[in-house]
Amino acid sequence: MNRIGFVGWRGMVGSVLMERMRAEDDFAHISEPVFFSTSQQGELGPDVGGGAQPLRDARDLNALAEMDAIVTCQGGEYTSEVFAPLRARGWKGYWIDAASTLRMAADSTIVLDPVNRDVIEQALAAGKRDFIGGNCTVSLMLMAVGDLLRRDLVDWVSAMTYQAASGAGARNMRELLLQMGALRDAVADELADPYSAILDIDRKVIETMRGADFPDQLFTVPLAGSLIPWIDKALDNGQSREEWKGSVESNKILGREGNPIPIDGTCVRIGSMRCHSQGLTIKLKHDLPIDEVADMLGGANDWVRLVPNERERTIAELSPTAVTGKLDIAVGRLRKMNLGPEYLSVFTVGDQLLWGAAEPLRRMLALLLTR
Ligand SMILES: NC(=O)C1=CN([C@@H]2O[C@H](COP(=O)(O)OP(=O)(O)OC[C@H]3O[C@@H](n4cnc5c(N)ncnc54)[C@H](OP(=O)(O)O)[C@@H]3O)[C@@H](O)[C@H]2O)C=CC1
Ligand SMILES: N[C@@H](CC(=O)OP(=O)(O)O)C(=O)O
Repeated sequence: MNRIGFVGWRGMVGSVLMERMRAEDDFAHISEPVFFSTSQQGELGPDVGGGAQPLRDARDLNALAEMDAIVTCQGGEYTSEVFAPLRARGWKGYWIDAASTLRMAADSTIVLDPVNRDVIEQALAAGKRDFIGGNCTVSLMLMAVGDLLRRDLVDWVSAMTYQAASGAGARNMRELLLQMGALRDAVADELADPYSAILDIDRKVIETMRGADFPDQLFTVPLAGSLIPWIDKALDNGQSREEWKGSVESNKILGREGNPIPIDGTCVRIGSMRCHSQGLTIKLKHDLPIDEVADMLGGANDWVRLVPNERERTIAELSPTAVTGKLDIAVGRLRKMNLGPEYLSVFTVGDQLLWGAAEPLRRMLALLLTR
């Protein structure tokens, strides 16, 4: 493994990947990193240690075919355009991809090594070469509670999600902030007056949100001061595609496609910037002491941070504000529900650009580089 091609490295997910690779000194293991672009070929790429080189054309199949591995965060359209023709001409390198396009393909493996290192190793031993990052919500849920599923302790999971603007892309994060600003600006005078009536403020805010000038070109509806209970396309069975991914991707990651654990819920966009949160109801196969469950969750991997089910610790530590920019997977609100001793309630928060997108790819590449 000498030549590693990077596509999509300057986008939002790609930038987080680059930051993480620099922080972990991953480029020290790559003798020839090659940077590609779909729009800036010929311009100087980033300097990751050996001096900046001109960017190569990300659609040039001859250039791509020289790579031992290609890591792409460019998006699904790019994958659809380039992957099949590249394989068709006999390219045998490793393809590591953030996009959803190839996730459910028979030959691909969804990578989340703290949860499915065994599945990844089996795939490598079988000569598989397509390693795809999972959906952000799925990866974050499995980092939090995947160990219970791996141990076959779970009958089913219901996941109610609270997903950040970043999942919709960088421009949507900006639109969320524009919306917040527009709401504040609409009532700036009233806010400056401590005696103004809250119902007048509320009326003006909702008029602004419903007004034709409200900046919602991307989300198409207000997100600031509101929420959007639909993410991705509609399926015929009433699920959104994001909700469908929760089940099929989780079971593929766990290597349980033949014996899937039912997972379903409602995926909701909320006005946080880049952390996805999830309220999980977990039906265990049998009653387990809550301390035992806590020990399993806390010991599942190096990133879970178990937050005691106490008010002050919870509001300080179990939030997008606390978790953003960190590799921590905060897990808390752990308790047995009144529904019965087999029913667990859990709340989890994770950065959807780190464990939700870039980190599983970075670790897959590192695994290949150090084999
Ligand atoms: N956003 C998310 O939460 C997640 C995204 N993904 C996957 O990753 C893919 C990429 O997502 P994301 O990183 O959000 O996409 P971005 O829109 O941030 O970046 C994608 C590409 O856009 C091009 N681009 C054009 N203008 C700019 C600019 N001003 N700054 C940076 N890049 C620019 C770059 O390609 P070029 O250099 O070739 O012009 C870049 O690689 C998604 O399509 C999805 O498949 C996966 C998991 C989560
Ligand atoms: N759909 C996710 C983000 C994402 O890119 O998902 P996927 O990689 O499955 O397309 C969200 O909106 O939060």
